[in-house]
Amino acid sequence: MAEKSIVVLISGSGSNLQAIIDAIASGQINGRIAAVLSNKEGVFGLERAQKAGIPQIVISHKDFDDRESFDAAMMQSIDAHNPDLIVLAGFMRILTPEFVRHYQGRMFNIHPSLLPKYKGLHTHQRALEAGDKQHGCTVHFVTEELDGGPLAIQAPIDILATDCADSLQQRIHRSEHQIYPLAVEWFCADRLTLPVSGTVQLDGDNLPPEGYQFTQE
Ligand SMILES: Nc1nc2c(c(=O)[nH]1)N[C@@H](CN(C=O)c1ccc(C(=O)N[C@@H](CCC(=O)O)C(=O)O)cc1)CN2
Ligand SMILES: NCC(=O)N[C@@H]1O[C@H](COP(=O)([O-])[O-])[C@@H](O)[C@H]1O
Repeated sequence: MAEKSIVVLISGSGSNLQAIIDAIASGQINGRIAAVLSNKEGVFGLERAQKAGIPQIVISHKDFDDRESFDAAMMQSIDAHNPDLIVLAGFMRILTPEFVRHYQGRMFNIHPSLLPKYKGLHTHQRALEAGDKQHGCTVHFVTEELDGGPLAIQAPIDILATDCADSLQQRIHRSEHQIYPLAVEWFCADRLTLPVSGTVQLDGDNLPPEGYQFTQE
């Protein structure tokens, strides 16, 4: 099977980008990161890309009058690489309907909660304040509805009595670095798909609404 072309969008540290870089290098993922695009200059994720020999693109949303023109500029840069898959890895801008439609069915996001709980930002604090016993992370297909797209993979973790937002974020990151490469691996192997029915399929079988439940070994 031909390797798939991937463009990764970031806004910060890029630890999920690094997990995917490492999974490609190990042979887990049959793909190639054609470019990393950041909406922010000087973020560590860009250093990670440079170290891995991956072309870097910086397009700042602050240079555009509106979301539509920012997204159009990103689409032009992204499509120059003719990607099979778009991976949002800590990309912190809400995308316009046109952008989402253009990549529908071939764009993932990693979100630091057990969706549909806690869409949006500050998820760890919200889970703690709610007194939840479990938290986690989710890989989902991106749709126009913010963090509302069909779920692909979830990894639940128990919230410990000693947890704070930072300790939760660290443990969630470890789970993210397992499920994101797994989702990309399955997509690049044509195993994880989003048919027009809107129900995520793994190996042709419908996944439940909560997606594939990943359990730590
Ligand atoms: N149309 C969609 N766009 C995006 C999705 C999506 O599912 N549909 N996922 C997000 C990722 N995300 C959470 O996982 C997220 C990112 C950013 C925001 C947000 O409120 N951004 C603000 C700016 C915040 C900042 O700059 O720090 C904004 O865009 O005004 C919420 C959720 C990516 N986009
Ligand atoms: N709502 C989007 C969101 O909060 N995404 C979160 O940003 C972090 C990026 O870390 P990274 O830059 O080290 O991959 C990740 O924890 C991801 O779940």
